[in-house]
Amino acid sequence: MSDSTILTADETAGDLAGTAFEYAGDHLVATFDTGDFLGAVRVLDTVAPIAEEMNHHPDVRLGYGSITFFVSSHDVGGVTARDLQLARRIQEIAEAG
Ligand SMILES: C[C@H](O)[C@H](O)[C@H]1CNC2=NC(N)=NC(=O)C2=N1
Repeated sequence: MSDSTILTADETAGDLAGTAFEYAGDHLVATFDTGDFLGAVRVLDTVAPIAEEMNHHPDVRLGYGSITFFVSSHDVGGVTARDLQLARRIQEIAEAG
């Protein structure tokens, strides 16, 4: 399976099990409670260098007490293995608090 192969909901279910991420067609989405706005910014501040390192970036919505990540492979317009890899890293960071 290449990094540009678009994956179905069934093909991602195992990787997403136990995470906050849900399959939403052409992207993965997850919202994490962060207590307040600065907590959300801190999560993003930790995710950002990982995304840079992977050269694979989420779209993000920052809120007062939450952060939502939208993860998809923009170059192919869907969910690929790259997105599962990034989602796993985001989950680890968000869980670490
Ligand atoms: C030129 C650069 O490598 C590409 O634009 C990268 C940057 N980050 C990316 N992030 C995501 N989510 N999808 C992409 O296709 C992508 N492409």
